[in-house]
Amino acid sequence: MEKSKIGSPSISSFLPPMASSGCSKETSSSNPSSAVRIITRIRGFTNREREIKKSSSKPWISIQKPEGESSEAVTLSFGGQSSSQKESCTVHYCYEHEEGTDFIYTREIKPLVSGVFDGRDATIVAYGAIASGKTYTIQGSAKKPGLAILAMDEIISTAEMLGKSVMISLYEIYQEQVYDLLNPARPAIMVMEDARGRIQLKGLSQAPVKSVSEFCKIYLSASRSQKAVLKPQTELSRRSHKGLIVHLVTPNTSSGPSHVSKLNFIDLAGYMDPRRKGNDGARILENNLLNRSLYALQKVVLALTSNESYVPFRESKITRMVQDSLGGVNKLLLVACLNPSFCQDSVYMANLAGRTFQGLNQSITGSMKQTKSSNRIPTFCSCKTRTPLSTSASTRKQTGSQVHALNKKISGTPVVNRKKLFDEAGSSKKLTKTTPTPIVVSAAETRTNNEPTLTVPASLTATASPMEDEKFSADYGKETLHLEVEKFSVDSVKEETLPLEEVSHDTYLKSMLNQVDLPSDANCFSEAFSLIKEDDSTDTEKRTPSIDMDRSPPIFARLREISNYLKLVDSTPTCIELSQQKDLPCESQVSAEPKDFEPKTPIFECRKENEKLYLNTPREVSNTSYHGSKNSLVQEYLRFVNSASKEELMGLKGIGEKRATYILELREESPEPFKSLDDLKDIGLSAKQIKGMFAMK
Ligand SMILES: Nc1ncnc2c1ncn2[C@@H]1O[C@H](COP(=O)(O)OP(=O)(O)OP(=O)(O)O)[C@@H](O)[C@H]1O
Repeated sequence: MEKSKIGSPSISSFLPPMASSGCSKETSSSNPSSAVRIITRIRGFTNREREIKKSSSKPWISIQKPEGESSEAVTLSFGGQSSSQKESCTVHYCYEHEEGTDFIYTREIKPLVSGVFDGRDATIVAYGAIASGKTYTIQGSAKKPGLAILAMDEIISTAEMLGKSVMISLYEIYQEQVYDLLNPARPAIMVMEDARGRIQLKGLSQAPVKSVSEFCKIYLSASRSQKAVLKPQTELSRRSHKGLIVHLVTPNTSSGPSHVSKLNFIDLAGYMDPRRKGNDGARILENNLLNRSLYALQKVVLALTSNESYVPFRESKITRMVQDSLGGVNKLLLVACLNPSFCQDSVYMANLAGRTFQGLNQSITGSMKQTKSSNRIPTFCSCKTRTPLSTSASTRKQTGSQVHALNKKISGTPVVNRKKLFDEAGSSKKLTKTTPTPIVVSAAETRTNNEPTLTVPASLTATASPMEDEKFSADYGKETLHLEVEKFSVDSVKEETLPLEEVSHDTYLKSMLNQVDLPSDANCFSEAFSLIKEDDSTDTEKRTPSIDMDRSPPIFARLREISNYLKLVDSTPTCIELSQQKDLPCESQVSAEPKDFEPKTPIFECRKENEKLYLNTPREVSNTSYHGSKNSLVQEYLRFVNSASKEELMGLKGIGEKRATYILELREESPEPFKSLDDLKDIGLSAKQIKGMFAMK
């Protein structure tokens, strides 16, 4: 075994582009033949880190690469600050800091780009601890373009030769809401499923791009403008997921209809252990929402690879967004980014990558069936010394039910069509995916700026200092980009408008129960839920017995989750100040064990415009939260009724098949037919029935 150590600051990570491509690993293990590939990337040191690490340079990751050209797995071992603890994980490949993005591009992304031209979608997801190099990998730096820019260069030039066009969409997911970065003024976009089961992103703009420099301008300015999308009063921190969708459009020809292939780049928000000292309820909640996307992705991958009939795409917005691009002949590349110096969060991330890799292999060898419960659900506690996420008794119970849900074979019509990741028959054939509706390609902006080979625009490289290299989006042509953004918003970006046939809903709070330790005492909301849960004796419509509560959590589960969330919010201060720690060595961010946490009597604070309202007594808190919670419940209920599938609607109290069908018909006329509880009368529910749903003591 070839063995190398990471952690020494003496090795420069800023080699010239392609400098590393001459190394012997160029051709080894670059065989992304399977549908899912899991790699890690250990980033180089920043200038600041190099200075800090001058004296202490103890390596913390050992990499064992099997010798030979055909190596298909690499083992990473982690030694913490105390060398007594050793952990390891295995992934398809590990890129070290001297291996540049262009090298990764050649080995990993190029084949995916070819696949996109053959009609196969591909998705590249970068994840990892905070400041582990995710953005650097996907977007790049002033001197070194990231994977997305390198891919776009190839796609644009090839598309031009083949007479295809390229459109892009950029989005951000903040607290499970999707925002259009090409048009930040827009309200949150809706992720829907049409009658044919395809995902429609209602309200997400698409901009045509004809050259890589044009793409860079849009891409980088949109990255900068993402902050503007977020509303300051609701912004707990600036952590969010960012996504780029490249649509490769083949126009109608005599030989076939038009079709679109997609290449997705996703830069997930940095992982942070929710139990880190100093985290309050709001931060924990935010963390759970962010981290859950990662775990949802893992669950989706494992469900697909083991050919489960239910794939939990709805468990997070990000998996829902790329649902169409996963499974079948499509490809997925998971890039776990790791910090070069010790970082416990990076260890968790590497372990997650290792578990996913293990799960994939078990699926392939057929042994997955025997080990379903242990592998399908991510267990967040592979580290011997610490568990990254706490698990209470109730959590374990929930997890158990999820395992049950996943293992369960669904009777009746499945909501999600079964997709196979390892579709051997289809893997080599060219796809003829037809577009359901023509995509609006703007004719307003026709640029003639063709650049056959990629060079990051001169303005990016000429003035870049070493420090600027570390984050180029911050300094890149501010005024020019501002104008570009406006121009694109107005002229070049057009919205894809598609008929809404069936609106789906997300279940983004579902895993909260699994990830947060909650007080065990019941509160008034639980009673409200039990009321809703009860069978409605006045409901004359017949129930469909085949509703699977675990599989497609109906309103009961969602309301219970909200209740638990409210419990959490009630029990922790909501007025918080968060500081962003960037470029600090990760170990300095990692703090003590949970045992260091000292429970204190909470002071409840609610923001009321500019003043702070202090609520000190339990009664004050309870009264305030009661009204807010009831409102939230109602809003959540209405949102559910406005977006749930027929099957899910039939799981609601008072709604049988006829009413569910009627609701779907109403939604065809108006996307949001239910704006208040009174509107439920339109479907024949009496005032008493409606009141009964939300009665609280
Ligand atoms: N391979 C690399 N070589 C050298 N420097 C790098 C590399 N990857 C990242 N960096 C530097 O490390 C810092 C953090 O990188 P980056 O912003 O990409 O991290 P991130 O994981 O996207 O952070 P966040 O969690 O905040 O989204 C930046 O200053 C970046 O320039």
